[in-house]
Amino acid sequence: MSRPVQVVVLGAGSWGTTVAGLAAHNTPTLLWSRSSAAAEEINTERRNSRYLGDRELPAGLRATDDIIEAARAADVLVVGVPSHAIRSTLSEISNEVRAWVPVLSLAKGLEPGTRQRPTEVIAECLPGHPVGLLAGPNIAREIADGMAAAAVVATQDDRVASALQPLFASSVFRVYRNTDVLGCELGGVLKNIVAIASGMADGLGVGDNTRAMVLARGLAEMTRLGEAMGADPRTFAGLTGVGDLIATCMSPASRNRRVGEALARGLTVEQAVAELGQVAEGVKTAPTVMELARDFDVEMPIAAEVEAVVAGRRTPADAYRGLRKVAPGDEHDMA
Ligand SMILES: NC(=O)c1ccc[n+]([C@@H]2O[C@H](COP(=O)([O-])OP(=O)(O)OC[C@H]3O[C@@H](n4cnc5c(N)ncnc54)[C@H](O)[C@@H]3O)[C@@H](O)[C@H]2O)c1
Ligand SMILES: O=P(O)(O)OC[C@H](O)CO
Repeated sequence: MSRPVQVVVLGAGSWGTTVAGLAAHNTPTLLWSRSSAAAEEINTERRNSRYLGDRELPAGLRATDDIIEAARAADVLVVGVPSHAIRSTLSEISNEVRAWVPVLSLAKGLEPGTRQRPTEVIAECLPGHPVGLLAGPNIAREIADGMAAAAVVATQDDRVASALQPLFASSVFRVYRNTDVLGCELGGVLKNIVAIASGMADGLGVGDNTRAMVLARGLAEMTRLGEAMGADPRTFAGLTGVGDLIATCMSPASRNRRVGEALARGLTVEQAVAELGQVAEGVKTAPTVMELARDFDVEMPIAAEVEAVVAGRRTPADAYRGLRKVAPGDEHDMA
C-alpha cells in the first residue's frame, strides 16, 4: 500500500498556516515557521495566535522550525513566505528537496530588483521541479473560519494540477485548474495595487460609483498588462483575476486595502505598514509593476498614481485628482 502524500508548507503567516490547515484535513502536513515559539504553539496549543488569533488548527497539522527537516520530508512543497523572502528561504534548502517534488507558490508579489514572479524565482532556485501556484479570492481568516471559497491551482502541465487539486480541496473549498500560470499569477500580483487604490478611495470617502470605476478600470489595466506579457486575457475574468480583485478591494480584512485607507488618513507608507504588522505585497510591487508597464508600453494610470503615493511623491487626494484628468478613450483600448 502506498503511503499518503506529505505536504510541506514554508511560512507560518496567515496564509501559509491556513493553507497548511486545509491540506492537513486531507493528508499529513508539516508547516515550517522561522519562529520556534510559533512552531511550539502550533504543536502544543493548535493555534497560531499572532496571525490567526484563537482559531483552532486541525489536529493533523504538525509544525517545525527546522527548514532542512521540512524540505527533506516534502512530497509536495508549498512556498508561503512573501515574494521578497522566497529566494533567501529556498537557497537554504536547494539541495534538500527530492527531485520531481512539485512546488506551489502562494505569493502575490514580484521580487524587487529582478522583477521576477514567484514561480520564476522558484524555478531558478529549484531547477527541474514542476512549479505552479495556488491563487484566487482567498482572505485567509475567512477560510480559516470555514467560510466557502474557491481557488485555482495553476501549472503548465494539467496532470500536475489534477494531482494537487484534492490535497487542498474540501466541501467548502473548491479548487479549479488552469494552465495559464502567467495570467493566474499576474492576477494575484496586480490586484493588490488596485486594492491600495480602493482603500485610498474608501479613506477619502468617495461613493460606490467611484469605487466601481476603480475596480473596472483597474481590471482593464491588469488585463492589458497581462495580455502584453503573454497571458490569456480570459484568465482575468476568472477567480484569480476579477474574483481576487473584488475580494481584496472590498474586504475590510485585506491588508493592501487597509494600507490604502491608512495612507488616506495621512499616514506615511512606513507608518501604514508598521500599523498593519503583516505583509501587504502591493507596496513593494507597485514600482516594479510600473517598470513592467513602461517596458511593455502599457498605460496603467491607476497603478501609476498608487506608485506615486507609495513613493511619497503624491498624496491620495492628489492621486484621485490626477485620475480625474485621465482623458477617457475607447473603453476597450485606452486608459
Ligand atoms: N493572508 C491572505 O489572506 C493571503 C491570501 C492569499 C495569498 N496571500 C499571499 O501569501 C503570501 C504570504 O502572506 P501571508 O498573508 O501569509 O503573510 P503574513 O504577513 O501573514 O506572514 C508572512 C510569513 O512569512 C514569514 N517571513 C516574512 N519574512 C520572511 C523572511 N525574510 N524569511 C522567511 N520568512 C519570512 C513571516 O515570519 C510569516 O510567517 C503573500 O505573498 C500574500 O500576498 C495571502
Ligand atoms: O490581505 P491581502 O490584501 O494581502 O489579500 C489577501 C489575498 O490575496 C486575497 O485573496
